[in-house]
Amino acid sequence: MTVILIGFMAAGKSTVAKAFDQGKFIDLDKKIEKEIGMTIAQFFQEYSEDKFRQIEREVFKTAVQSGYAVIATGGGIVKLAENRNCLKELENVVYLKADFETLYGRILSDKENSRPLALRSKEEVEKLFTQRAAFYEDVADIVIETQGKSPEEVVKEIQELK
Ligand SMILES: Nc1ncnc2c1ncn2[C@@H]1O[C@H](COP(=O)(O)OP(=O)(O)OP(=O)(O)O)[C@@H](O)[C@H]1O
Ligand SMILES: O=C(O)C1=C[C@@H](O)[C@@H](O)[C@H](O)C1
Ligand SMILES: [Mg+2]
Repeated sequence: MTVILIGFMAAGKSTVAKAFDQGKFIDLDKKIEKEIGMTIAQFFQEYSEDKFRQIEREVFKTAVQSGYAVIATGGGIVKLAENRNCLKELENVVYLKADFETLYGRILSDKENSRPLALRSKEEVEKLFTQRAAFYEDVADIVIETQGKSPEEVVKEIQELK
């Protein structure tokens, strides 16, 4: 079975996927950065978000067919209707949920990942969060509240689902 992690920026998708010790995982953002040879932030600047979404779509499609134990998606995977339809058809789509203040705090203190869409004002990021939250809820099979839980606790909870 493949577990697909979805959720807003800094929900912990990459962290949780890495900590999973049952089979191989793929982090779509990392895979894309390898393919494009630059960071996602640089790609947004040099090309466009739309071009990024086309690549993300293809990388996601391939990953779904490749038998990974865990797929960590990017926060914007639900932006394209094609991806939302694909997620709805899949099983074990896990929404890692947290409130906006928690996520925004994590975004600000995360110095390792560049998130071009988080460079906007806090109000704009919150607007994006509100729009996206409805999509995550809609396509998820399972919702895990991550607030107040360590990534290890979240991993344990996912493993107990099996
Ligand atoms: N359960 C948690 N509790 C506290 N901090 C966390 C938790 N999960 C992740 N973090 C921290 O939040 C930051 C973002 O985590 P991560 O990169 O895994 O998010 P993401 O969901 O993959 O985001 P993106 O959509 O941008 O790829 C990291 O600094 C990570 O250490
Ligand atoms: O929420 C988003 O739209 C994004 C989240 C990140 O995971 C990256 O995929 C990129 O920065 C876009
Ligand atoms: Mg990530």
